[in-house]
Parts: sequence; C-alpha cells; structure tokens
Amino acid sequence: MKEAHIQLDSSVGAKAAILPGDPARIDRILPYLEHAEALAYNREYRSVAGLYHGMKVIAMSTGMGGSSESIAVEELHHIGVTGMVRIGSCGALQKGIGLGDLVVGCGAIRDDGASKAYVKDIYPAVPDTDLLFEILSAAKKNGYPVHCGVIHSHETFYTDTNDAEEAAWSKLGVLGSDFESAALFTVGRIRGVRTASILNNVVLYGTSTEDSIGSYADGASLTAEGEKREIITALEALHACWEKGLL
Ligand SMILES: O=P(O)(O)O[C@H]1O[C@H](CO)[C@@H](O)[C@H]1O
Ligand SMILES: O=c1cc[nH]c(=O)[nH]1
Repeated sequence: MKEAHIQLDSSVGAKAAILPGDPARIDRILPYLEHAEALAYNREYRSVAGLYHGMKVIAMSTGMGGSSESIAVEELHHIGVTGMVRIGSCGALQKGIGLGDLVVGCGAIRDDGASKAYVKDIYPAVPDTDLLFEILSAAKKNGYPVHCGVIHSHETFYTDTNDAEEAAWSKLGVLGSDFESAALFTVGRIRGVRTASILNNVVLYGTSTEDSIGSYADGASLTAEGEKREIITALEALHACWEKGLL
C-alpha cells in the first residue's frame, strides 16, 4: 500500500534519499541521476528515483517546516529508506559565510514545533556521524567552502521576535537558520534512520532575508552554485555510506 502523503511504497527499492525543501529543486537534481523516473507528486512531496553510480536513490521534496519534514522521514522510513540527506537553504547567522557556501549542522537547536511533539527538547538533534563524516570529506575533497557547526531550526520567519532571536543565536556562535533540520535529525534518531543536513547559504548575515530568498528563487548565480555543491556532496556522501554497507 502507498504511504498516505508521499504516495510511494517499498517497490521503489531505494535505501538512500536526498531531500530538498522546494519541489522545483527536483528538476535540478535530475542531471546527476541516471535512468531517472518520476514517481509521485502529492501536496509538497514531489519524488523521482534514479541511479547514482549504481546506488538507487530517491530525490523527494519535503516542503517547508518541521511537520512536513517529519512526515517525509516517517513515510520514507516505512518504505525502506535508511539514509536521508536534506539539501536545503539557510540564512547565515555569522559574517564570513558567503552566498553559496555550505553550512553543515553537527547539531540543531530545536526551536521548531514538530521535534518537540516527539520528545522533550532536552533530547539533542544531531545528525548521523558516518554521514556527517562523509559529507565533510566530500565537500573538502571537492574544494567547496564548508562551515560545520550548530545550526538553528525555527518554526517560521515573520514573527515580531525573529530578528532579536537570530541576533542572540548569532552571538552564541550558531552558523545559520533553516526550518527543517532539527525535525529531520530528531525523528531520524528516534526511528533509527541515518540523517544529515547540508544547507546552501542564500542570505548574508545582516542583509534582508526576503530580498535574498527572492534572489535565490530568481536563480542568482552564487546560490545556484551552492545548490549544485550540496546536491553533489549529498550524493557522494550517501554513496560512500552505501558502498560501506551502512545503508
Ligand atoms: O530551501 P528549503 O530547503 O525549503 O529551506 C529553507 O527555505 C525555506 C524558507 O524560505 C524553509 O523551508 C527553509 O528551511
Ligand atoms: O534566512 C533564512 C533563509 C532560509 N531559511 C531560513 O530559515 N532562514
């Protein structure tokens, strides 16, 4: 039977998945896959499957926010996926993180709602160590600018307190903000799924979030390059784990 939201079942036969937020990003993943086939498009969940150096991989969008992310993780887990890497976008919280630089979370602040629905927020949101190691190895081997540290997953943007909260996290050395990584790490850990998150920085610290995200949507070149970097890094890392029999 097909999963209710992602509309996929275990006949896909993939252990690995890369997870952008935006359904449009799926088109830009396709050139990296062989024998790619469209699978489903229900709500925010658009999926394709293909081969990456012999490894079957699903690319599926998860939409915006921790609740959509948590449903994606649960339903992909039900159909047999054991390794998931988010390829998202973020806003930098530190000067010195350039547009298109990769921000890799070694842990995420659980300022979202979904992860708290699973477990008290004293439980840490951390990625899988093997996937994290392979991500950093691949990014460094390819010469990509990469920053690894604590990231902040928040629930939404337009609250009256968002700017003040981000300034406070910045002072504490947090690298950047997204919406979904904390839910991905938390639900992945609880369900025994390997997860990790690579974020393409689309907002320089101290600049307008809305304008910068608009430029990214319009295909601005530095952030388009960052997106290519995160796709390649995610596929290489998943493949390395798959070859080692970890997925
Ligand atoms: O580009 P994606 O992967 O959606 O990631 C980021 O962009 C969205 C906000 O613009 C949020 O989902 C945030 O996490
Ligand atoms: O500034 C940003 C950009 C993308 N996603 C976020 O959560 N924040």
